[in-house]
Amino acid sequence: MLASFLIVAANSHSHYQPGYKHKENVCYCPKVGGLESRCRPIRDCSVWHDLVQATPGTACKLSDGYPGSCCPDLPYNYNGSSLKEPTVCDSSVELESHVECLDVFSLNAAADAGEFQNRVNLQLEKSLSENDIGVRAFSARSTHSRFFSLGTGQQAIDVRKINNEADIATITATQIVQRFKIDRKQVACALSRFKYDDTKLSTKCNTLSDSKCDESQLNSPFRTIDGSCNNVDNIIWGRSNTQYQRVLNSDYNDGIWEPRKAKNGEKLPSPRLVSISVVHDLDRPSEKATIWLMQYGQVLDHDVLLTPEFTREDQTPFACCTDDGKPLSEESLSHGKCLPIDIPEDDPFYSKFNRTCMQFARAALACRSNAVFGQAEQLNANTHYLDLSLVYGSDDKTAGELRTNENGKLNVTSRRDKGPNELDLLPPLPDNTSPLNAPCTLTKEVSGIDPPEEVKCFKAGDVRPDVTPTMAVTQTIFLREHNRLAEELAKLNPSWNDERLYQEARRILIAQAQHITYNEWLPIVIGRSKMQELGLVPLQQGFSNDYDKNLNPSISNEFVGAAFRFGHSMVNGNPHLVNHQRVKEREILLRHHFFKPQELYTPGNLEKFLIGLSTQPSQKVDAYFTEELTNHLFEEQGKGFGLDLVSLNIQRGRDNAAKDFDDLVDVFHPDLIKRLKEVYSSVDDIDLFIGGVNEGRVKGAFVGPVFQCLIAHQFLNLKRGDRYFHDLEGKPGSFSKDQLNEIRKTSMARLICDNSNVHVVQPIVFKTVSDVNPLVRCESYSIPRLDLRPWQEKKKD
Ligand code: HEM
Ligand SMILES: [Ca+2]
Repeated sequence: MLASFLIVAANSHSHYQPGYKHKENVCYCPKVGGLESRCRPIRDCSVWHDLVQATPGTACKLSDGYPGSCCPDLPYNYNGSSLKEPTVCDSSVELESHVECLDVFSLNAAADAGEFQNRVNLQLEKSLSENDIGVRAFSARSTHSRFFSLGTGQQAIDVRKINNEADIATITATQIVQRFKIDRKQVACALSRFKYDDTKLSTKCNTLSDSKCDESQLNSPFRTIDGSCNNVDNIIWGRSNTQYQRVLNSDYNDGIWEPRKAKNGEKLPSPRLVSISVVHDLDRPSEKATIWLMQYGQVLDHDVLLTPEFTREDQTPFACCTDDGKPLSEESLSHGKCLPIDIPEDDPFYSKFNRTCMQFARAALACRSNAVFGQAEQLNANTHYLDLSLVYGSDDKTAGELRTNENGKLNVTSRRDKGPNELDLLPPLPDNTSPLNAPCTLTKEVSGIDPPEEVKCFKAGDVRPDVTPTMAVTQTIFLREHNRLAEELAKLNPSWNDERLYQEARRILIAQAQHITYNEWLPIVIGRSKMQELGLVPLQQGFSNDYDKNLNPSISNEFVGAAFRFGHSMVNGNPHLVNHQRVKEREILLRHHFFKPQELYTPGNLEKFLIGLSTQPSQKVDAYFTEELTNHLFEEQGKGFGLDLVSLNIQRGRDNAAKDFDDLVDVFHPDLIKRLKEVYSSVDDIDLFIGGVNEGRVKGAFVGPVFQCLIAHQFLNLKRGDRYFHDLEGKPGSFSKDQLNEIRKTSMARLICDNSNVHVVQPIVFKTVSDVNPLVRCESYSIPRLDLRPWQEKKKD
C-alpha cells in the first residue's frame, strides 16, 4: 500500500473554533480520476467512491490515526436545468367545430350529471356495505389498505372531501367528453378553456385558492408542517394533499381517467401475466451496495409521497374481488373505484389457491391545482418536499399528536422494564385504529412465544413505519436523533421553550437528511456524472444560491407510479440479524413480518438489524424480485399467499396513466424482447415500470437511463424548488456558515452511532466494507460528529 501513516496528535476539541478543520494528510495521496486528491473523512469522498475504490493507494489515515480516504475536491457542478413541463394543449391542435360549441351551459349540465353520478356511487357503496361486500379483517387486502390509510384524523376527513370533489369534477369532464364525442387528442385543449369557477362547480375544490400565508409564516425560519408557504408566489406548491405533476403527457384512454389500452385498441395484458412472464426470483446481490441503500430509499419514498386510495364513505377500503379471490359482479364494481387484476387460470402460484382476481382499488384524486377542467390527477397526502414527513407528519394535527410538548421532544414508548442500555422506541399506535388491522404480534409458530402484551404497532409521521422491521428500525433512529438534538440544544440554550427546541431540532434533522441524501445516497443511485450534469453535487463550503422560485418542487407522476419503485427490486426477502462481531445470528422471512414490529421489542435486535443492513448486500435493480414481494406481500398468517407487488406497480402505472415505455426498446436484451413480445401485442405497450427495471444500468449508476433521468430530475426539483433547502443563503430558514459546516459533517453512519448501541460501523453504510470503507469505531474522526455549539445563542448585552 502506498498510503501514508502520518499521525498527528489529535486536536483538542474543548473550544468551538469556527472554520476549524482536522489537519489532513496531503502528502501521499495518489491522483484520483486524474485529479489531485487528499486524505479526508470517508463520507467526504462518498461522491467519488467508485473511483476511490478503483484507485490503488486511496486508503489513508486521518490526523488521529483513524482511516480516511483520498479523493479530490468535489467536482464542478454544471448548471442543471429542469425538465420542461409537457404542453397540455398543443397549439397545433385545431378543435373540431362541434367541440368549439362547448360552453358554460353544457358544462353545467354535465356538472349536474357529475353530481348525480357521484351520489349514485355513494348509494351503491352503502348498499355494498349492507350486503357485506367488504374487506375482511386481517386479509392481505386489509393490510395493503394500511399503506394508504390516513386513519380517522383531520387529514383523513380533508382528503376524503378533496377526493369527492375531484371525483365530481372528473365525472363531469368524462360526461362532457362522452356527450361531445371529443377525441382524446383534443380533450386537453377543449376543456382547459374552462375554470371550475365559471361553472356550478365553483364551490368545489376551492381549498387551494382559499389558502393564505401571513407575513410571519412567509418569513419564518421554520417550514410549515404541511409544506405550504414555501414558495411565496405559489403558496400551495409542494403542500400535502395536492396533486402530483407530470413530466410526460398522460395516457388515459379517454383523455380523462379511463386506463390506457393497447395501441391496437384491445385490453393490455394482465399485470400478473406480465409479472410472471418477465419477473423472477433470483438472488442477484450487488457487489458494492448494502441493503441500507434500499432502506434509505424507502425513507425518501415515505418522506416525499403517499398516494391514498379511494375509500368508502366510512373510510373503509373498497373490496374489488371476493374474499376467496374471484371477480365481483359488474354491478358491484360500477362505482368505478376498482381496477382488479386478472390472475391467469394457469398462474404457476395462485392457481394452487384457486384465485383468479387480485384486489386493487384506484388511487384517490386531487383537485387540479390550476382549477381548470381536464384529466384526473392523483393526490399526494405527504408534503412533496424533503422535510422528513415520515418523522413529523404532513398535517398539524398529526404533528401535534407526535409531540410531548415538553423540551421539544417527540413521544416515545415508555417501557416499564427498560434496561440501562436500552434506548427509546417509537410511540404506540392506539389499538383501535382500525378493526381491519391484523395483530401487530407474531404468531407462536413464527416466534416460538406467546404474543407479548406490550407489543404494539408504532405511530410516526407517516402511516407506514411498520411495513418491515428494518423500516421501523430506521424510523426509530430518526426519532431518537430528534430527541437527542432537542436535549443537546436545551443544554446550550436553557432559555429556549418547547416550541423553539422542537423547531430547531426539526430544522437540523431535516438538513442532515438532505445532506445524507445528496452526499451519500443519490451519487450511488444516479451516478456522479448525472449529479454533476444537473448541478446536484453538494457544496463543500459556502452557501448555495440555487433556489429557483419558478420551479415547482412537486413529485411527478412518473416518479411515484414507476421510477422510484425501482427500490422494490433491491429488497432482500430475508433480512439478517447480525451481531456485533458481524456474525449472522439468524434471518427472518419478510412474509411473516409485514406490519409486525415485534422483533424490535427484544433488546439488542434493533442493533442486529442495523448491523444486518450494513452487512448484507443489496439486490441489484433488475427484473428479479424476491418472492416475498411477488407472491407473499402482506400474507395473512397461515394462508400461504399474499399479493404481488410487481402486479400492483404495473396496475398503478396504468391507474395513474403513466406513459408507456416507447422508443427505448433498443436498450433491451433480445431474449427479453422475445419474452415481452409474448405478452404485449406491441412494444409500444410496455409499462414504464417493467421497461425501467429491465434496462441495463448506466455505468456508475444503480439504475438504467430512463429511471436515472426521472429520479435525477425529481431530486433537482426537490433541491432547487425548496426555499428552505439547507444550504441556501439569505433565506429565512438559512443556517449560519458555522452551522452549515457542522451539518456537512453528518452521515448515516453518524446517526446510527449516536442513536443505538452499535459502536463499530463503516463510514459509508450504503457501501459494503472495503479497505477504503473499513469498519471504524464510532468515536473516531472517520465518522465526524456534528458539534452543536454554533447553535448556542449569544447572550445579549
Ligand atoms: C420491503 C420493502 C418494501 C415494501 C414491502 C414495499 C411495499 C409497497 C407497497 C405495498 C406499495 C403500494 C403499491 C400500490 O398499490 O401501488 C408500495 C409503493 C411504493 N413503493 Fe414500496 N415497498 C418497499 C420498499 C420500497 C423501496 C426501497 C422504495 C424506494 C427506493 C419504494 C418505493 C415505493 C414508491 C415510490 C411507492 C409508491 C407509493 C405511493 O404512491 O404511495 N418501496 N411499496
Ligand atoms: Ca415530505
